[in-house]
Amino acid sequence: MSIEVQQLNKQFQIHVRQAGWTDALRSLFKREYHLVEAVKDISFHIPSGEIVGFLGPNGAGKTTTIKMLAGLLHPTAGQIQVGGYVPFEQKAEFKKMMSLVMGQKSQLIWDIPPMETFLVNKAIYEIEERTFRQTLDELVELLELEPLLTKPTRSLSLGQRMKCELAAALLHRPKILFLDEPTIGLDVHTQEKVRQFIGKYNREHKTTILLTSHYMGDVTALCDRVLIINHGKLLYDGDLKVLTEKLTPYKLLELRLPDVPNIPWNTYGELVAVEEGKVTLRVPRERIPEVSAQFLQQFEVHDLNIEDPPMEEVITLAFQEGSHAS
Ligand SMILES: Nc1ncnc2c1ncn2[C@@H]1O[C@H](COP(=O)(O)OP(=O)(O)OP(=O)(O)O)[C@@H](O)[C@H]1O
Repeated sequence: MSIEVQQLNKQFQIHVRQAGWTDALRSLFKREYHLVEAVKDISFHIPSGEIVGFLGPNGAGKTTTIKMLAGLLHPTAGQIQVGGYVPFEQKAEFKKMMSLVMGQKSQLIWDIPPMETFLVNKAIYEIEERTFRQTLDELVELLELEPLLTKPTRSLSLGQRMKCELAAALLHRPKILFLDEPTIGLDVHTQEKVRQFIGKYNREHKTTILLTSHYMGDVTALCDRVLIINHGKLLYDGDLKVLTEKLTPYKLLELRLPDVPNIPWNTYGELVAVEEGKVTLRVPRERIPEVSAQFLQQFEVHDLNIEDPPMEEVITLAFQEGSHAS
């Protein structure tokens, strides 16, 4: 089941409130509006089974786009087809084949245990008893939910709740999944678990997934392809590795030596830091083999590490307006 988006736009009209009371009174009669262009002319295609990262700074338009894809918001202009359906028509079949998980919103019912919400979803999505039991067993095992099922939702930790949210969203076996910040606020260990679960679920069920996350670890672990949006416009649609190479044409080379010699390090690359027993250099990608060979020949090297720059750096560069990312 694929996702097709063409020249999608969303504008919000916001009533401008006046500060002074005379202005406020006047605005009762003559309302003034301010137009927010949250999404501007974006187009992309996600084929069946692909998992794509959707990145952008705060207020870039990610949630607005996802809400339109899930049928919660009506686009101002443009076309969307999700699994062959037009989302805002809200057909029952459409709702049965997709799911939306928002890290900051809960679909679990607060005062009752997750199991009860799962049963509510079973009724809403008309899931057959046998299929329900099978899917539930699988999700309980994958997400280690057994001890959580009968506790009241409000007593669960954020991470435990998030795992139950994922289960609730997947019980009807959606073919398309929208995940908006599914790991937000989780500790590193739970983040990693949720991330692994999403990857496994995608591989095993060939679910098409669009994922937003502020954690670059989620994106690098799960997505080969990313969409980058800023100020409502799509800046980049493509391979994450290609983007990294384009925006950061260097790698970080870390050298561990018993004694750091006092030599002009800048002839090998841009010196980032010299610490006790350690030198870090930014070296142009094409010079990496030659520079590493020279170090290994000339010095008593204890360890030599070559890494791509941190993903945060790549993404910050990509977000910058006028970036050459597209
Ligand atoms: N219901 C609304 N009414 C008015 N403006 C809105 C509404 N929803 C979103 N916006 C505006 O649209 C723009 C895009 O917001 P959106 O929530 O889509 O960004 P985002 O990329 O998801 O950001 P974040 O990473 O902070 O969640 C912002 O300027 C926001 O203030």
